[in-house]
Amino acid sequence: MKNISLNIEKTLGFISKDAVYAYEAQAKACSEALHNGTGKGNDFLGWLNLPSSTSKEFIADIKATAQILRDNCEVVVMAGIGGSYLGSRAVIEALSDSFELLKEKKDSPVIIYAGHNISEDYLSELTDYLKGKKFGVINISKSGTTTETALAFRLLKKQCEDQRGKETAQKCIVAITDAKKGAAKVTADKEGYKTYVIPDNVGGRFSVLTPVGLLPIAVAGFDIEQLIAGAAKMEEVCGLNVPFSENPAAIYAATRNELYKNGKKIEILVNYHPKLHYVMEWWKQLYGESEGKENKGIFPAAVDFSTDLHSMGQWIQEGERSIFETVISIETPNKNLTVPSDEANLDGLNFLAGKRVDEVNKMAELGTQIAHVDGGVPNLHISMPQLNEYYIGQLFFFFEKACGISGYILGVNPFNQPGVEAYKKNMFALLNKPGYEEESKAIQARL
Ligand SMILES: O=P(O)(O)OC[C@H]1O[C@](O)(CO)[C@@H](O)[C@@H]1O
Repeated sequence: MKNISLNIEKTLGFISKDAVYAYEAQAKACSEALHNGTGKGNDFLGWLNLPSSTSKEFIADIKATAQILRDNCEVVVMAGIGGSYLGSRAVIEALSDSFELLKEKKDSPVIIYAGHNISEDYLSELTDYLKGKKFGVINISKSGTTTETALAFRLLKKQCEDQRGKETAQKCIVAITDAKKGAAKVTADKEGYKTYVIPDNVGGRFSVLTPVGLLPIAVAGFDIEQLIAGAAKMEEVCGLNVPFSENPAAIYAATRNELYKNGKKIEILVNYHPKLHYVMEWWKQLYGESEGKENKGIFPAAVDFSTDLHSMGQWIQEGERSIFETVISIETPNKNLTVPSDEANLDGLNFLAGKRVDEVNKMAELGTQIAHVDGGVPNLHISMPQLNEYYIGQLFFFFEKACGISGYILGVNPFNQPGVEAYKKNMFALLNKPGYEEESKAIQARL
C-alpha cells in the first residue's frame, strides 16, 4: 500500500537542498528530544506513540458507545472548541457526502457542532433546530472549564433532559474530559454519563486520535480502525531511526524552518477539494498554537482552491513575497464524473468532453503551482493517494510529528499555549466573574 508523500522540489529555487539537509543533525536531535522526553513541554508527549498503542479493546469500547448514540439519536451535537472539535470535524467533513445534510434518508445521525462560539444567534437557532428532535450530545473539553463549550453544554443538557427525560438524556450524553478535574467531569460523575478521559499528557490540538476524535468519527459512521492504522503507519514512516532523506516529518520541519529564516513568514495550506476545509482548520490550530510564541513562528493560513483562486489568488500571485504554499493533493478522487459533450458548444467546453472532472482540477492545480512558483511562492507538495480514513490518519500523524520537530527547531515549547489566556482573563474581568475582582477594577479603569 502507498503512503502519503512530500515533495519539496518546488521550494528549491528559493532555498537550497543543501540548506534543508543542513538541518539533518538538528532534526534528529529534536526527534530524539521528543522520543526521550528531554525537550520543552515534555509532559505533553502522550500523542507520540498513541496510534501504535491503541488497543482493539479500546476501539471496541468506543464503537459500542457510538452505536448507542447511533441507535438512540437522529442528531448528535458535538460540543467542543479548538482541539476538542476540529480533528473530528475534519474527518467527518472530509469523508461525508457534500450534500449529506440535505438528504432526506440518512444512514447515520446528523452531526452538528456547538461550543465553538458565543453567538446568541447561533445558539438560539441551534436550540430551535433541536426542538422535538431525538438528539444526543458529546461534551468535549479537556480542561472542562472552557466558557464557549460549557455555555453551550448548559443549554444542550437542559434541552435534552426536558425533551427526552433524564434517563434517556443520561444514555445520550457522553463526556470526554480530564480524568480528575473540571466542571465537565463533575457534571458527568453526578449525572452518571459515560465518560472518556483525555490523557493528561495529550494536549487538545494533539488529541484527535484519542476519544476526542474517535468517538464523534465513529458516531458519524466512519472507520476509526483505519484512521488509527494510517496514523500507526506514519508513526513508523516518521520514526526516530528513519534517515532524514526518507523521513517526511523531518524534511517538512526543516524546509519550513529554512523558508521562515529566508523571510517566508506565512505558510498557506492549500486544498483542491473543499471537503478538506476543516483539515486545514485543524492544521491551523496545530501549528498556530504550537509555534506562535516568543514573538516568532510562521503564520498558518489556508485556502480552498480553485474557489479562492478567484479571491485570494491575486494576493498570492502578486502580493508581498512573504508566503509559501503547502498543497495537499489527492491523487485519485472517490467518485467518477466525466464532462459531457454538447452539440451547440455555446460555452466552448467541448475540448473537455470525455475528460474526467478531476483531470481539469489537476491541470488547475499544476497550472497554479507553475504560476505561483514563477510568481515567487515556494511550493511544498503533499500527495495523498486517496481521501479515506487510512490516509487522513497518516496525514494527521505526519503533521503532528513534524510540528513537534519544527517547534523544537524554532526553539519554542510546541506543547503549551500561554497566549490564549489573555483574552479569557479580560473577558472574565469584564463579566465580573467571581475571583476576578482586581482584574475587573483594572480593566474598567481602562475603558
Ligand atoms: O478542551 P478544552 O479544555 O475545552 O480546550 C479547548 C481549546 O481551548 C484551548 O485550550 C485554548 O484556550 C485550546 O488549546 C484547546 O484546544
